[in-house]
Amino acid sequence: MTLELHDLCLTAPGAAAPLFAPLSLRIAPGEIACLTGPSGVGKSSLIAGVAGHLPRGFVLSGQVRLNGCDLLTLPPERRGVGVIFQQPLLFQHLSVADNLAFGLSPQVRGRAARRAAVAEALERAGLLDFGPRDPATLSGGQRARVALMRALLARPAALLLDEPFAALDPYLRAGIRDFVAKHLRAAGIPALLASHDAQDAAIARQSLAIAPFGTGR
Ligand SMILES: Nc1ncnc2c1ncn2[C@@H]1O[C@H](COP(=O)(O)OP(=O)(O)OP(=O)(O)O)[C@@H](O)[C@H]1O
Repeated sequence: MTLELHDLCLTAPGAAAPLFAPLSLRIAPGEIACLTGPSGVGKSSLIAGVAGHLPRGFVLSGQVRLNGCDLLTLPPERRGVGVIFQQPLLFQHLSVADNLAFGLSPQVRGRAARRAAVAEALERAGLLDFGPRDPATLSGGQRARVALMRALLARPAALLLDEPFAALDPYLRAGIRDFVAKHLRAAGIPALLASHDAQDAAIARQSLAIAPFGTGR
């Protein structure tokens, strides 16, 4: 599936001008596009808006096409996009395995099949023996890997990543970046990655620097 952003424009509450000039991108299956830009340019709000959780008072215009539909006309639960944030949102009261099972698509039916899918995700994350552990006992990099696997288990049609590496130790970042790129490619889903770190663009097929409106290149 291809994710297409067409003339996306975002205006903050009460502002006369949009945050940045209209943005267009086409992301093929398995590819990552990176949006970089200075703090406050609107990266997080844009990601939230595409996912269907536009912060109150913001206006998002343009089109986001996925599978022939304009996502912006659909309620969040019908958009089929997964989101990964800077701080992996793992449920602290659930084990690592149960966190993964929570993400699992309802298309995977039957207890044995669901258990097998979770075991495979643990293995792919390099966390085979970590299923019974509490998320609080994992390192930052391990948590990031669980968060990605959980998002993929939901079988999203596209994935949005908002500063997914920012909370990680610089030494870990390169490894997790490669891990994310490898698994997104294998899953064949398009991904939009927002980051203020220009190095994140290294894993992207294309990268777009967003400039505040009026200062554009
Ligand atoms: N309620 C609000 N009213 C007016 N402006 C707002 C409101 N909430 C956020 N903004 C502004 O909207 C802009 C976009 O914020 P956003 O968090 O999306 O930027 P960002 O590019 O993700 O920044 P960062 O890299 O620092 O996370 C910012 O300039 C912010 O000040």
